[in-house]
Amino acid sequence: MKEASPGYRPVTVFVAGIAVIALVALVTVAVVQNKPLPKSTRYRYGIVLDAGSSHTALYVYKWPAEKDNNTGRVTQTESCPGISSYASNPQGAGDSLRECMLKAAKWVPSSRHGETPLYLGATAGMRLLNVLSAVEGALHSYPFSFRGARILSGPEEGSFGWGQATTGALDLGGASTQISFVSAHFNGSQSPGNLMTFRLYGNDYDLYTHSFLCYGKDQALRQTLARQTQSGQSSVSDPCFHPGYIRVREYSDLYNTPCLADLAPRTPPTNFTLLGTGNFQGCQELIKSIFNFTQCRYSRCSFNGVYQPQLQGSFEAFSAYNYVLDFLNLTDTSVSLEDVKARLREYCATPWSLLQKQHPTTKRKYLAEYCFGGTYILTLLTEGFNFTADTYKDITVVRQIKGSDAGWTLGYMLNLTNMIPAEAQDTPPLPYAGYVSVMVVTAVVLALILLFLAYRLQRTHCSKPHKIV
Ligand SMILES: O=P(O)(O)OP(=O)(O)OP(=O)(O)OC[C@H]1O[C@@H](n2cnc3c(O)ncnc32)[C@H](O)[C@@H]1O
Ligand SMILES: [Ca+2]
Repeated sequence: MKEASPGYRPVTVFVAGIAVIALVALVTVAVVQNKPLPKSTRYRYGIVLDAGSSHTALYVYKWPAEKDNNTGRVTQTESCPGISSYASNPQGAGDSLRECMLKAAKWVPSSRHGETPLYLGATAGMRLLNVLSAVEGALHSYPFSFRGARILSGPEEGSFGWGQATTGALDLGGASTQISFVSAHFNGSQSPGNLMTFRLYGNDYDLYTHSFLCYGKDQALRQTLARQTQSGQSSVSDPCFHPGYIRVREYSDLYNTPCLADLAPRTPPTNFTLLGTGNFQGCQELIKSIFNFTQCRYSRCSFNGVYQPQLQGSFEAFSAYNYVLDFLNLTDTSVSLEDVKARLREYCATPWSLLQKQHPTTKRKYLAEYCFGGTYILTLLTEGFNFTADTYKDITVVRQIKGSDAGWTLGYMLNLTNMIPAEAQDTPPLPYAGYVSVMVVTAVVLALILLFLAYRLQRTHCSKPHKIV
């Protein structure tokens, strides 16, 4: 049998001792350290109020406290009263948000209230200025960290709605519409007002963005009605409404918007009667008349003399693109431009009485306007933004982007809280489960070494030749 070398035993004992200490230290660290935070402090929250021209919505975002990056996920949304309708009663606008804000206070744990940022962003800048200051006063009275109410600029509205580097964004609101995309043919030199530069995850992006005020769905509809009532007509046959649709409208109500300033007839009657004729082609012609395609001082334009580089990449379309195309069953990616036209031709011609029977629960105002909405979307995309039958395939209609409701609110909050990472992220820290697994494996290996050493020690001890006296 092999003799143990003379220095072997002390070395073995030393290694075994170190292994025992390491094992104890490992187990202690694994048990005591790196525990997930207690539930109440595990997440951070942020609240954004989106005060649009047709609605106000509240978004509560939530993200892991350890990771202040762009992982914010919308957790709750609430439709609040539209503050833009409070132009003549600004005080009422602040009060109207009370119920919404109390809900937010319930959703965010009270221990987090004080540090939760609260922002209000208003879009389209219409009739809102006096309302905003009253709302600011009211929002200060809640326990959150209120960071101000302000009107977003057009480029902000467009670019914060843009979420993925390779995908453009199309937003159709009530008052305005935005188009944003990264284009290799655009560096801002032609039209600096359309350029937003971003540094994201270590990459620089030159984003083309434009917001067309008065070309949201509601204001575009008003523009078409203005085209038909400029001589103070008392009745209008409108191809964008269904056959059999009749509605009496007030002139003062229609022209009460900055978008139609100076267009109102001098001495109109009080009302006009809107009679639907349900003609898709006529509707499209009428809609085309609100765009100006004649002047362009750049190499290429969308409409109204606005520069637009060549379209590039895929697009995500949300807001009214989603509401309208979803109702018309046109959101499937297999739907072609020809399918859209065929569907609108048939849908716009459907008698109003039949349509109401087919959709008894749909809000009447919405139901009456899907023919206009669909035709407007088609015209805006093809005639306005220059999508073709081929590039139309690049548009996906979405409600959500990366798990959050599509829109500008998340980008706005992340930007204002400096949470948009400019540089590439480091490798993420080990999650708790992974950390424990590594600890366990290391401890088992150490224990095996220890056992092996003990065994060797024993063997060495037993095999030592006994002195024969
Ligand atoms: O951005 P701005 O222009 O200020 O407008 P907004 O933010 O208030 O506009 P929305 O995206 O909320 O809505 C866009 C349009 O879609 C309409 N809309 C909202 N919900 C709808 C639904 O379920 N069906 C049909 N239309 C809808 C709404 O009336 C507007 O005309
Ligand atoms: Ca909007």
